Amino acid sequence: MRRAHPVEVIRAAERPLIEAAAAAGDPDAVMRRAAAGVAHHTAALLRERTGGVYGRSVLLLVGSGDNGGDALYAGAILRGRGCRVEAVLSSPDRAHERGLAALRRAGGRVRGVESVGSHVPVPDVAVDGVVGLNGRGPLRDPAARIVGSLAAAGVPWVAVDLPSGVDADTGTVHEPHVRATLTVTFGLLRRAHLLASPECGRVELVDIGLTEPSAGPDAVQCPDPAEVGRHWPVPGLDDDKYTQGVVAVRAGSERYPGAAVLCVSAAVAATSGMVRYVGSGADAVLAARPEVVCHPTVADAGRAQAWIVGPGGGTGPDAVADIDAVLAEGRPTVLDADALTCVATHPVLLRSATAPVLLTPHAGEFDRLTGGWDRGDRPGALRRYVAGLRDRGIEATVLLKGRVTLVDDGETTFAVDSGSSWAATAGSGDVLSGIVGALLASGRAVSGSPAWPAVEAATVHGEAARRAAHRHTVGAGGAHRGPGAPIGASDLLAAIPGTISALRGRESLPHGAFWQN
Ligand SMILES: NC(=O)C1=CN([C@@H]2O[C@H](COP(=O)(O)OP(=O)(O)OC[C@H]3O[C@@H](n4cnc5c(N)ncnc54)[C@H](OP(=O)(O)O)[C@@H]3O)[C@@H](O)[C@H]2O)[C@@H](O)CC1
Ligand SMILES: Nc1ncnc2c1ncn2[C@@H]1O[C@H](COP(=O)(O)OP(=O)(O)O)[C@@H](O)[C@H]1O
Repeated sequence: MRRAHPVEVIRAAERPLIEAAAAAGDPDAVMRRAAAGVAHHTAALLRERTGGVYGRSVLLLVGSGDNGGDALYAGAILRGRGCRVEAVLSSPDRAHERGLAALRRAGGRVRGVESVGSHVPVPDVAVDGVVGLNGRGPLRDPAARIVGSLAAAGVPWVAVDLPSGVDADTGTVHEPHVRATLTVTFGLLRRAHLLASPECGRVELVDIGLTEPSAGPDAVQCPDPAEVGRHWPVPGLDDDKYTQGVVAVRAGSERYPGAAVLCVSAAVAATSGMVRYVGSGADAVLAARPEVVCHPTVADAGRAQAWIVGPGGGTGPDAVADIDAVLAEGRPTVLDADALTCVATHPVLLRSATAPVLLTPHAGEFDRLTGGWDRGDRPGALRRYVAGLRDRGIEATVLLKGRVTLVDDGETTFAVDSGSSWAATAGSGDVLSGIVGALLASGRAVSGSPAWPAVEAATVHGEAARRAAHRHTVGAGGAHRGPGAPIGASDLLAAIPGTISALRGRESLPHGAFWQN
């Protein structure tokens, strides 16, 4: 499990180290440790991209604070390894003095940003030391102009601590900002490393001697895919179809029979056990998955350990009555798609729930549930909504979909980056609800919270999409090669078994966001 902390926790953990260094008469000792990590990983990136370090060119974009200090000290080390290093200072009179002196001593060039003009020299690698923990809002000009120009020229960016323009706590991505190929951070992951992971690229965590505090309520957590694989339910010696968990699905309509097929098929693929179906799409469901047991009504469905209600299921009086009936069964329930619209119009429905409920909105459905939310602060908006439900006595967990899917049960925020955006395709949400419902039926809810199965399902879902998009480009040793190709939700569905198998095994997945150390 990776844990990422809020800025105040990071500052508190760093304080004793900084104070000890200052007391020993070496106030930059911690900064130099951080800078050594930046230099090490920048050199590794140079080797990856250009085949060497000596003679390569590095541009440092340096702001007015300690983030710029890290970059300057790192530049001095890279100069010592034979790189041509040029620092561009966004505020020449406020740049970190001792860092600047170190770079000059090592033979690095220094100039003010105003002197760069419209012709920005194109280096092999650029280092973003504009702002880190203390950054607020978007990158400002003229630094923003240089970032834009080098990004357009395809120069890879190494972000020191955090990409500038990305908020450390909320993960808000302001425009303009740095989109990093590599982010080198220190001691503890910052929340933005998980909340805005696509902007961070590969994240390298450098040991600067900090002790990790226990995860507070504002920590963001993310499981390793191998951990998800390790806990995936498999049939035991004494299991039968019932003991592994039966999931019942109320989905589909005359208008949307496909939603039922996708959801039910995903539930079948995700676990063994048994899937029941209630709805008007029984013929299509049976044609796709003859092992599914169909029932005419919710009341007629036999026992189930969990329910999924909503994909393509309609929003009329029948649908509302069925949600009420399912919640009254007292089983863990996933409310997705149309069921969320019903809940938005009839919030009282959630009061019928006596067992854990998981709501799985996309951004538009979350709009309906909340009446409008602050899209710049996804984790904050999610936490406030869950807390508001709790204030009304409703203990629901919410999964907010997106490239980075967030899950919040009121105690913990989880973030799962799909690792690619191939999952953004119609019907893919129906597949997700099928997977998570099957996991809930298998008893994967920990202490009654559906958060963990939701996180596991999102992990498999994102990885299945990525594998599906690369299915024609598998190279030697199973590694994915090539750029991938568009997929539909059925392709994602078909990739679920292979994904579970890969996560359970030792196969290594070349997945940027997953390979953080
Ligand atoms: N603490 C530690 O122990 C260690 C810390 N370390 C390092 O220190 C970093 C934190 O350094 P820091 O506190 O000096 O702040 P930092 O992020 O450099 O900001 C500086 C100033 O920038 C400005 N600014 C704000 N927003 C802006 C924007 N959008 N665009 C342009 N400018 C903007 C704003 O000043 P303003 O211009 O608003 O007056 C702000 O005060 C941390 O991320 C890590 O890298 C490591 O060495 C390890 C040990
Ligand atoms: N940019 C993106 N990158 C990766 N995954 C995405 C992205 N946008 C959406 N997704 C995922 O795709 C799925 C879409 O769900 P949803 O919008 O409910 O689809 P549908 O209603 O068509 O089934 C969700 O699991 C979501 O997390």
